[in-house]
Amino acid sequence: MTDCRIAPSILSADFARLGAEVENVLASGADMIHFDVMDNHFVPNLTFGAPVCKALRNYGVTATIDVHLMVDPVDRLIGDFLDAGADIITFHPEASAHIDRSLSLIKEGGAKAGLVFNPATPLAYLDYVMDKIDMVLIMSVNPGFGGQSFIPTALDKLRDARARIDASGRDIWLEVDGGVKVDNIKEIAAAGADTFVAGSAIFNHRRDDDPNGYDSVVRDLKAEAAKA
Ligand SMILES: O=C(CO)[C@@H](O)[C@H](O)COP(=O)(O)O
Repeated sequence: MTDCRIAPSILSADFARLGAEVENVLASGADMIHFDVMDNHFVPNLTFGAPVCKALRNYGVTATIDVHLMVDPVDRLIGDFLDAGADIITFHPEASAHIDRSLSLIKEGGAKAGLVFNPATPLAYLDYVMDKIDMVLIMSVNPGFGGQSFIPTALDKLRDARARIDASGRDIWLEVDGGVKVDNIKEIAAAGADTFVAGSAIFNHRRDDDPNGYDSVVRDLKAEAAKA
C-alpha cells in the first residue's frame, strides 16, 4: 500500500493530561488526531466538544484534527468545530436531515468533509454526494466506546468503499475505526483502508522506555499496514 495514516483516537487518552498525550503521540509518529464527539443521544456516551478542540489548538497542536461527530443533529455543531480549528469533519448520514447541506456547510467553512458508516448502514448514502466527499469512514464497531472488538464484516464494506472511491477518480481517504490493532491492521489495509483510527491499541500501550511513550506501537502499526 502507498498511503498509511495513523489517527490515534483521544477517547482512550488520559484526559487529565490531554495536551501532553496529543503532543507525545504525534512526536511518536502518528499522522493526525482523531477527535470523537459523543452526545449521549446518537450514541450512549458523552465525551467532549469544540472547546476542547480549541484548547488543543491553543496548546500548540498544529497537526490535522479529524473530528468524528457522533451527534444528532449535526448542523449546529459544524460551525463550532470550524471555529475551533477542525481540519476534517465527518458525520453519520442518519443524523442529518439534509446530508448534502451538512457536507456543504463543512466544505464552505474550509474543512474536509466525510460520511461515517455504522456497521449496518449501507454505503448507498454516498451515491449522490461523492463529489463533496473527502473521507469515507467505515465503523468496524458500533460507535460509542473504545476497546471493542473489530467486526469482521467491515472488511467487505471496506472493499466495497475502496471500489467506489477508485471508480470516482477522486482523492478520498478511506478511514476505518474500531478494534484496529497491530495484529489485524495488515488485513484491514489489504481491504483498502488508508487511514487507521486506533484508540486503545495506542493509548493502552504507552512504554516508558520509548522517547515519546508511543513510538513502538505507532511504528508497529505502520510496519504491519505496510505489509498489505
Ligand atoms: O469512535 C469510536 C468509538 O465510537 C472509536 O474512535 C474508538 O475510540 C476506537 O477505539 P478502539 O476500538 O481503537 O479502542
